Amino acid sequence: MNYRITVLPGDGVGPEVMAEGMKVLEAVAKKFGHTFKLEYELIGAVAIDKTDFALPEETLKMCKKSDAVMLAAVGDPRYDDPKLPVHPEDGLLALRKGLGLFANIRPVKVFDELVNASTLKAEVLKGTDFIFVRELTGGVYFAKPKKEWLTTKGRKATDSMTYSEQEIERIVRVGFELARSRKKRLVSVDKANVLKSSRLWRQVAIEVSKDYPDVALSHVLVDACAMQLIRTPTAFDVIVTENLFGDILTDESAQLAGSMGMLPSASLAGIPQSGKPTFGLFEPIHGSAPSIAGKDIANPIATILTVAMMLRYSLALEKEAASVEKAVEVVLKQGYRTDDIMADGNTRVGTRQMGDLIAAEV
Ligand SMILES: NC(=O)c1ccc[n+]([C@@H]2O[C@H](COP(=O)([O-])OP(=O)(O)OC[C@H]3O[C@@H](n4cnc5c(N)ncnc54)[C@H](O)[C@@H]3O)[C@@H](O)[C@H]2O)c1
Ligand SMILES: CC(C)[C@H](C(=O)O)[C@@H](O)C(=O)O
Ligand SMILES: [Mg+2]
Repeated sequence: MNYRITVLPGDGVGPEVMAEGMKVLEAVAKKFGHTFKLEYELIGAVAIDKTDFALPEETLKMCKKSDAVMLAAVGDPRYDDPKLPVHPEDGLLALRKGLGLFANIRPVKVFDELVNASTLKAEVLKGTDFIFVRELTGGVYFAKPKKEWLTTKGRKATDSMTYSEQEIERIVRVGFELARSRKKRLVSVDKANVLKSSRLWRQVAIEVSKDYPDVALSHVLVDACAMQLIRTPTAFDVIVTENLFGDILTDESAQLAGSMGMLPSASLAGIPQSGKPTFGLFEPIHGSAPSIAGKDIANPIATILTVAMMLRYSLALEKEAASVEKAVEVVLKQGYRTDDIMADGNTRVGTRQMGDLIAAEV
């Protein structure tokens, strides 16, 4: 089959890890007889440099015409100054919003081979395999108003957390559907002991649960969740939460998997259904990691696993997705590691070599 993919390498380590992701996609094309037509576009700091916009119109248009979109990372210290009118991250937020991608699926799987790569104890980590469902187009990220102003007593700024019941319902449903296809346990994370928006979140989650009597719903406060994630990560199956909580808790969870360079994600416009394509943007959860950019040391596995998620969710190519995931596992079993996940007895490889090794196993 022929597929059209928009590729957004972005900034920092983005182009390096994306090159390895595309290498692996090419191996999939060869093995399974597909054609992936790749259209490279700008986003983030590289887009601001060339066009003054973090998300040029051309990029959004191309994404809308594609079967799926791959993005590596945005962000550049040159644009960190809060006084600047535009930041690279604005491009990613505008893309998620512009494509209606409200459901961000972030699987957290600890490979047996990597239980010694984390700062946490191997016996705590072994068997960890859960999925975060992060709401992606609401909450404080898209607050209205979102502004800074001057008062007689000094400066003030606001971004308030607002959620409508419709926004909560659609993301909670994604959580229930995923839980139904797994161990049938859904944890809804909120801060209902303090926040009004969380109280509504909890009420709606309970209302939606009536449609899923086969799934056990429980509620955990976000601070307690942060603690439980590192105490007993194996207790979780599917976790659904709002945008900012999900952002924070998934970086924490990356450390369970050994590194930020290990976690993939899918940002979808609907509930994923087995065998049916759901349009999406596929992005590792990590950022542009500027301090390691250009050194051939970034871990490309998050991006390669993200390619697998794209094959599964947007192209409905399950066999192909599984072969990429298997290839990652095989190479980890052989003991090859990038810097971030090195342990005693492993063989250190660079970004490109890791990509070569995985592509060869597809
Ligand atoms: N989705 C995205 O595009 C995205 C996500 C997070 C942060 N950012 C942006 O990236 C920039 C840097 O942010 P940050 O430092 O907070 O987060 P980061 O994820 O870029 O880096 C956090 C830590 O993880 C390491 N790391 C990240 N990716 C890695 C990889 N593939 N292999 C090995 N190590 C890796 C980094 O070296 C650093 O130590 C900022 O501009 C931020 O806004 C973008
Ligand atoms: C870069 C930033 C806008 C983004 C987010 O906060 O969603 C990132 O941290 C992520 O997790 O994808
Ligand atoms: Mg983040």
